[in-house]
Amino acid sequence: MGCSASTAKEEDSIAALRNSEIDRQLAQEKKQLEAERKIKLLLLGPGESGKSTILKQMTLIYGNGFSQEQIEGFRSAIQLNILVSMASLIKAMDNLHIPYGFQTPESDESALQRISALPMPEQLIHGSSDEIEPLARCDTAKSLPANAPVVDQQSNASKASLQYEEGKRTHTNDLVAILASREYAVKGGTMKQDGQVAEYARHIKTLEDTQFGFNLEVSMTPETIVAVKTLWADSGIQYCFSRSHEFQLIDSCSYVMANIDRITTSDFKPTEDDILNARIMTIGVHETKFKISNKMTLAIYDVGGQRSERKKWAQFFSDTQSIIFLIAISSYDQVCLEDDETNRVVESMNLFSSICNHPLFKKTDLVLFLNKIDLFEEKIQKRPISLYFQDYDGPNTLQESSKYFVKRFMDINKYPNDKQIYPHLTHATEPNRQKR
Ligand SMILES: Nc1nc2c(ncn2[C@@H]2O[C@H](COP(=O)(O)OP(=O)(O)OP(=O)(O)O)[C@@H](O)[C@H]2O)c(=O)[nH]1
Ligand SMILES: [Mg+2]
Repeated sequence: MGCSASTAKEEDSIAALRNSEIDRQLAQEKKQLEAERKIKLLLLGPGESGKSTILKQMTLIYGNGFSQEQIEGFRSAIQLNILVSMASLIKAMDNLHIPYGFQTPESDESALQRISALPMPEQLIHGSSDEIEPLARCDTAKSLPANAPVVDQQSNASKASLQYEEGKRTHTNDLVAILASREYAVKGGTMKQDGQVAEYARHIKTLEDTQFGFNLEVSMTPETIVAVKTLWADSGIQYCFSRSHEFQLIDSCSYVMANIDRITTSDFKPTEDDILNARIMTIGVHETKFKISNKMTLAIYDVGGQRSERKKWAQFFSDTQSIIFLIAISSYDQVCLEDDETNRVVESMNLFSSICNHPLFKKTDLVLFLNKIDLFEEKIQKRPISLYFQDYDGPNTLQESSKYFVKRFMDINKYPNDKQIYPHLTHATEPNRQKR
């Protein structure tokens, strides 16, 4: 009995072993099958490069659209974008020293005339403001070339500051900025300036909680909407907006301001354009699946691009078949949100290098989207890329300027024999671009 009982036990355990082996094999086969059927695509790139916008485009074109909950999220986000944009502009008015109602002079002569009619503020006489030097040479400023360095060629200290750092703008004699700053000194900042516009700015400031930001339900009143519209129409705010590359302002600002009446109605339903332009910073990594065929699923991973979010990326690196790396090519004249210092395109190049040359991706081809080409085209007319990247000496055309950046990114690839980079110039907010 004892003997037969032990045999039965042995048989049981052998059968159990066999079963678990079969289970293991089945699980492995299933995993393999799933892996074959699932194409994994990572959307990588720094913050605000347009990763989530590309995903939205794909959802509109290839997916089943957005859920009611998602649409509700976009609705709140785009309304919030109005308040956040205006709050950034108001803050920048004080940081850049621009008074409300500032009238941009028509010429350098008229700027100089207006400057000389103003009292010289104390701090400009005794302080260390950057304005002293160009003002001291006001009479000669007119004859200087547009991008002539402000620094005095004779002084050693000034010579040191001539040292070129890629991505840092070379100084220019900006008489308009000087004039604004002098008029600001006379009129006082947001908290002091007289008039309805400054009062509206103070109203917006009271709505923003320093810790929690804006509460839409409390903030979006008829009075607030009038305040934002009046501020946006102000010539000082418009001048400030023209200098938005000097501070942090979301790219959807002009879109939401242009559509403010529609966006703030009580029964507002976001359109496709609204959804593409709504700015929501991504936190974490989000998977979205698209069924390509009965046998194939495309799983797209949209990551948060801010520096603090990048630590979450590596766990998604294995089994990656494809990567789209995005950069905002229009951000060549802007600094990072994270440190207010590093040029955004320089940051993008460093990040691209760490992905492109990552040991896991040694043989993984990359698609490179040089995004926001619409904004890039506008900007290069006003601020040539050579102001920030001095080795560029080509014409200020879209074709040549973008070619320069394409080459800079292509040159980062350390394994050109093992992998390809496929660059594309993109405009992710362009409606239904890929449907055409
Ligand atoms: N004008 C213009 N705006 C764009 C373009 N692509 C994206 N945007 C806008 O840029 C902002 C940032 O885009 P997102 O898609 O949120 O950027 P992201 O890379 O996902 O940013 P993180 O989530 O912070 O990593 C949004 O307001 C978009 O509407 C473009 O090609 N042109
Ligand atoms: Mg995102």
